[in-house]
Amino acid sequence: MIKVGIVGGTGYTGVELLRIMAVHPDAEIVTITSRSEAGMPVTDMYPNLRGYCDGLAFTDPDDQQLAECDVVFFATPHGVAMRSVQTLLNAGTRIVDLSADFRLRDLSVWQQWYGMEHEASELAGEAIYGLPETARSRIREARLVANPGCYPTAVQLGFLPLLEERLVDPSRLIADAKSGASGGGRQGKVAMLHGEVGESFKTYGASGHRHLPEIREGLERASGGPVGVTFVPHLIPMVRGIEATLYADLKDPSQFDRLQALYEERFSDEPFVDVMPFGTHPETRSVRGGNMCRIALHRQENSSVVIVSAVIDNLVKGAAGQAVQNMNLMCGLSETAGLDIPALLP
Ligand SMILES: NC(=O)C1=CN([C@@H]2O[C@H](COP(=O)(O)OP(=O)(O)OC[C@H]3O[C@@H](n4cnc5c(N)ncnc54)[C@H](OP(=O)(O)O)[C@@H]3O)[C@@H](O)[C@H]2O)C=CC1
Ligand SMILES: CC(=O)N[C@@H](CCC(=O)OP(=O)(O)O)C(=O)O
Repeated sequence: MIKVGIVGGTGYTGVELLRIMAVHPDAEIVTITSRSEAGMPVTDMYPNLRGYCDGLAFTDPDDQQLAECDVVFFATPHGVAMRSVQTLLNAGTRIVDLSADFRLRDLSVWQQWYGMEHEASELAGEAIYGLPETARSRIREARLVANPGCYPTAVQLGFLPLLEERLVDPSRLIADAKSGASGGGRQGKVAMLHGEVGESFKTYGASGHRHLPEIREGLERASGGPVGVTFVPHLIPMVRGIEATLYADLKDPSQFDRLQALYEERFSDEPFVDVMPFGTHPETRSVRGGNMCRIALHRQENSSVVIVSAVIDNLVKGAAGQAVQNMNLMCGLSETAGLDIPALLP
């Protein structure tokens, strides 16, 4: 069994890691941290895990204890993982960081968007950006994986075939994305209260969100050149889920007819990408609790604009599920281990 540690076990992605690990056949949690709840049995906080995590209690984060794990997940705010990774790597522990500490290649861009000095800049070049659909073989060899952000996962998967095949104008991509409130984490923030989110709908970060540089870097890797992308996130009154509506202009509109086959072929071997029939409307509830990204293509009349709709569960394919997918690859396990669960519907 792979020995797993989770730093930040009381957060939304932390408990999602617990839920997935509870049914993982080849890995077990040996350490789970919380500074505020140290000493509390996990099942006192999460009764849904009674019978799965009995005997496991939160502890204060301790790098020496974490270094006894084979794999450590950081489900912590930005700026935490970077202080511990070197110690853990020295001990031979592999790391999947759910925060953004190692997602960007250009650290001056990272420092600009995250507003702090990077404290492990020497490791930024080693970290592999953990989108398995684009980097599977490198993830298998990695010691340190930067798990992608939730919006960047949906946006990159939706645009990928169009950019890889150079079929669209890369300078005018648009990503109009909506997220449920769990994307904001579990710590109390007024903007995420039910009274603020319920029965309302708004853009935020429209003049610049920190996922913009991450999305741009990922799309540039796919296209092999510069891209111009407009990304506007929205907060919608639900708990889980992201829907990204993507727009791109085909260089040659006569290519439209081959797009559905192109998408089906590109993702045919991907266990967690489902290309739905042309013209259908993927729903966030069709991926709720599961690690799947569902994608569908649309066209209005004879327009040259390709419309792509991509849905994920922000806490699963957008965070904890993708993190476990990465761990499975890093440890030579079946990529789908622990993740082969259908979504909750309705
Ligand atoms: N929510 C989402 O949909 C997604 C989140 N992410 C990223 O994953 C990470 C976790 O997010 P989420 O679960 O939502 O966050 P939460 O705010 O819900 O949880 C954060 C966790 O980190 C712990 N923590 C906070 N500060 C520290 C610290 N300095 N040292 C150690 N532990 C700390 C907290 O516990 P305690 O304070 O008790 O120690 C808590 O368990 C973030 O970086 C987030 O950006 C990525 C994709 C999607
Ligand atoms: C609805 C909501 O607030 N979503 C979060 C993004 C989700 C997330 O946590 O992504 P990172 O790991 O990159 O921080 C936000 O916009 O900040």
